[in-house]
Amino acid sequence: MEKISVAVRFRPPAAAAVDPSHYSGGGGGDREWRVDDTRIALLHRAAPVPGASFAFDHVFDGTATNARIYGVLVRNLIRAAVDGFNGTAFAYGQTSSGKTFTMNGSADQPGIIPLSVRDVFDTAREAADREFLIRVSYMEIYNEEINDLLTLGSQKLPIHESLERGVYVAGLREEIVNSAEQVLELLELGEANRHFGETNMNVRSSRSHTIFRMVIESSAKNQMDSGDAIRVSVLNLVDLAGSERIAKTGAGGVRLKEGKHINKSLMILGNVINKLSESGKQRGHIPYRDSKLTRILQPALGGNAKTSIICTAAPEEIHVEETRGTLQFASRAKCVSNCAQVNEILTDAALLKRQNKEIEELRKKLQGSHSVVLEQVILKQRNDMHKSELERDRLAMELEEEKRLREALEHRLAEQQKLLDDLNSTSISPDQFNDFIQLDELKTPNSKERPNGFVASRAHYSKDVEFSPIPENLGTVADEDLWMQLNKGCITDLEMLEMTPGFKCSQSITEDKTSVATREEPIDARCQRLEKDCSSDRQQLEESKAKCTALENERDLLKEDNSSLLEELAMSKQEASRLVAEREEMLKELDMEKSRMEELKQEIRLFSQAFSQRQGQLTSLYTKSKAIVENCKTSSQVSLP
Ligand SMILES: Nc1ncnc2c1ncn2[C@@H]1O[C@H](COP(=O)(O)OP(=O)(O)OP(=O)(O)O)[C@@H](O)[C@H]1O
Repeated sequence: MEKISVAVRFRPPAAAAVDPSHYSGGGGGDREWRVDDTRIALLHRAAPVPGASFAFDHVFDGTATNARIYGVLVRNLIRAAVDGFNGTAFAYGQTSSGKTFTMNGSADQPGIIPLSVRDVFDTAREAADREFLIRVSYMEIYNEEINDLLTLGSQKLPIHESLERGVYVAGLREEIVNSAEQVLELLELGEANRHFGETNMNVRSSRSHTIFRMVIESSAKNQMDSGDAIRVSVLNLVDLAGSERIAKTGAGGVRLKEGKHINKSLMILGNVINKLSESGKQRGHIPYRDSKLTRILQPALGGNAKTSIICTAAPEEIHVEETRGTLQFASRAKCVSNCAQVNEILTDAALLKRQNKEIEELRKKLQGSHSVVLEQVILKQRNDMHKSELERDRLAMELEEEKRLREALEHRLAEQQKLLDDLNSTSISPDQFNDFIQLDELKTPNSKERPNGFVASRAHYSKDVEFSPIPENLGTVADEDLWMQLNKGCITDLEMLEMTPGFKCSQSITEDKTSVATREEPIDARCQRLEKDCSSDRQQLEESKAKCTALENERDLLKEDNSSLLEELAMSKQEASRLVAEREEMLKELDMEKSRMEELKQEIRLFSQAFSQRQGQLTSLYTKSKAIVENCKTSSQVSLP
């Protein structure tokens, strides 16, 4: 969306141009307009009048030239028109405010129209890669009827509307032109046919609205680049008739009728601008169809065009109210937005070519982007899954190992605990325990198992091997019975016994160093050691348990990961198959579209044939009717006396 460009131009105060008696108050009355850069304010005896201050993008005083106005307001419009945008420039203002001077100019100061014509050709020449076809037409709306200014006698042309051409004036001559000079000649011709009339306000007052139109068609020289697209833009350069007060113009008769039509159509233009300047919801119906002017200018007013309006104003005090009206119109117009876009026309072949290209691009995109991306996603997910499976296996192995370790530790701990329990349940003194261990070592293979059946104890027995109380002939066999025989049934302390010298008790007391060490370790120390072992084992067990729990947690997490990955993979697969189905569907649709296009093309061909046949018939009918009319005319003339 882009706002309409609006500028205000004050013409120099009229002195001798018209009868000065009609400017009662002249230029130097109580009220005057002050132009200050982009602001205009009405002053009454040098004091600002409330509600009569305006601001615009561009304000020009009486010293501004047409060339400057063209440069500021119209040049870009012309360049855009050559590039394919519709463009409209028009002058609006009361009678004698300088509209025609602005649009047509004078001999020494060419106006917007001649400057535009030259610029169109210059710009087209600069676009070396394009070929141009330019057509011009020139029409006027006089008393709400359209006349062709390039064809004498071509009057009251109708307005038609079609889907392809939009609103158009049927039967309007369109001249193909090759140079600015050719256009200026045609303009001269049109000017000669235009309705002017003398009023009290203007010796050469425009009595009609004129629309000079250039249709600019262009196509790329290298057709392959643009897909055969043809750009067609319409440039309207409009010189409106000026609003007038009948009392001031002193109009009567024909002038009065003209004035009424002019005022009415300008009022409708004002209504259209008012409506367009309102925000969307309040806007409602736009009365384009209420006048031929607004109907023809519809694209320029809130439609597909770039538009510039030059509001011309008279500085004299006598025109204060009209100037205020013009400035109010300008203020509203600057709120109107248009939506201009390049107009491209595609031939059937170009349309087909472009659609094929689009289909190909779509196909590539579908095949390329979606499936490749999906495949990559699936591959990545598979890799992730594989990695997590490996990790899971590794963790499972670690867990197994840890469990095995824990079992071994538990087993060891249980054994140690048992040993401790055994030790605790034994109610003997540490010394007795030592001796018990020593005697236990002395047991022969024949000795009976008698728990706690302890008969005698003797400390340091093994150290006094030379003085064993057991006779030599008894060999290495010793038991309690024999012991009892020897001691005649007396249980005695072995410390009291007399030792027998020279006796060797060799085999049974052969010891390894370890057992000696063990035997030598006091029971307290051993207990402590065992407890210590036990507690360190317990600690290890706790650690192992904690590790096990951590590993189990990790395994659970991995399991979760794995299942979510599996879910994702399933979803991706689903998505992939959905996309594939969608793609198939689209390809089918595209094929159908193609065949529909072929059918349409065929229909167009048939229609064109029928149309040209019908046209031929109509032309011959017309020629025949014309001949009949001519014959009738001649015969009636002949029969007249
Ligand atoms: N900027 C200007 N510089 C010099 N003369 C100007 C300027 N503007 C207008 N004039 C002169 O003022 C007179 C009236 O101007 P013009 O005919 O252009 O008014 P208009 O708005 O087209 O009037 P109408 O609506 O009656 O056709 C002309 O003689 C014109 O030469």
